[in-house]
Amino acid sequence: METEDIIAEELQNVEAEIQGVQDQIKILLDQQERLYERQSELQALLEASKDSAYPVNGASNAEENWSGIFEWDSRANDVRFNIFGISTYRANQREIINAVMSGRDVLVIMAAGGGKSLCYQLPAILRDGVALVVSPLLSLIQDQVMGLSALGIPAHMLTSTTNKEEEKSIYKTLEKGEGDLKILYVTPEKISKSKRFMSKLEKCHHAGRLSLISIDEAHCCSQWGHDFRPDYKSLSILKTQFPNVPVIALTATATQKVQSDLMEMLHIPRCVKFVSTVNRPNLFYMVCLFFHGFWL
Ligand SMILES: Nc1ncnc2c1ncn2[C@@H]1O[C@H](COP(=O)(O)OP(=O)(O)OP(=O)(O)O)[C@@H](O)[C@H]1O
Repeated sequence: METEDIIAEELQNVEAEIQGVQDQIKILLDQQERLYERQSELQALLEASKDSAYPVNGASNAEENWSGIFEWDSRANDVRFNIFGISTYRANQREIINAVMSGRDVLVIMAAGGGKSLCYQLPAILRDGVALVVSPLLSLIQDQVMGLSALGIPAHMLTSTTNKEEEKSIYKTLEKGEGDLKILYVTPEKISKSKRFMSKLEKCHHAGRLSLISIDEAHCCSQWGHDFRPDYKSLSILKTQFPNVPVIALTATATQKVQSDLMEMLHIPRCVKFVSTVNRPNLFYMVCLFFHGFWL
């Protein structure tokens, strides 16, 4: 047999093996999602039976109650008030934070300016380790990192503008857990193009220090969305590689089709979905008639 044929044959075998592994991962991910769902049901049941709010018998259909009492409530209130300076939660924020803190994957659809950032930044502070935030725009990332740093929260970014010294220090923190880093912002290109970064992230995860993954502007995953970014496609690797790390995907706009598309792409088929109203009473349209120099 020619050398070329031998290589081609081995390549075929390796590809078949990779496919086999991917199939197994998918089966395990599905199983994990089912277990998380049952875990949340059981936690809710336990809370309910402790409070005697409703009988355990027949409560197997109990809905997930994300506005209930959770063990991190007082720590969350403390961080919200004393670090972010926010006196009360807006609609759905507390529930979203509770779902993320419970280890669930979450999809958030909330109007622009509605307060999506707090939904991942607060759990990022409460959970041990480093939270990874994927965001599409350098300017957005810079604003967020500046804002968080001003609040005294150790946030950094790894982008084309990060200098070598800082990059080295971030990699060291990811790899060895040394240094102060709670929230790390990257562009999707970092995930798709930097093997070095992915290897450091893998080490961070392996040491149990990857606390959560946040995908901002998640509609960019879907080619049915208005702002499709091909590099967002590569984010599918995150759930495959870090299956036990909760993913929170956030967007201001997503049709049903875009939602199911991004859930499939990010491998979060059983995520908890929160949709906040896009009604903003302070914004309105007015149509006026201008006639012979006068507004009517
Ligand atoms: N519960 C709250 N109470 C008061 N202000 C809040 C609350 N939550 C968030 N904010 C403030 O609302 C503003 C908008 O929040 P944020 O930037 O998170 O919105 P967003 O949903 O991410 O918007 P966009 O889609 O435009 O990125 C920020 O100034 C933030 O500090």
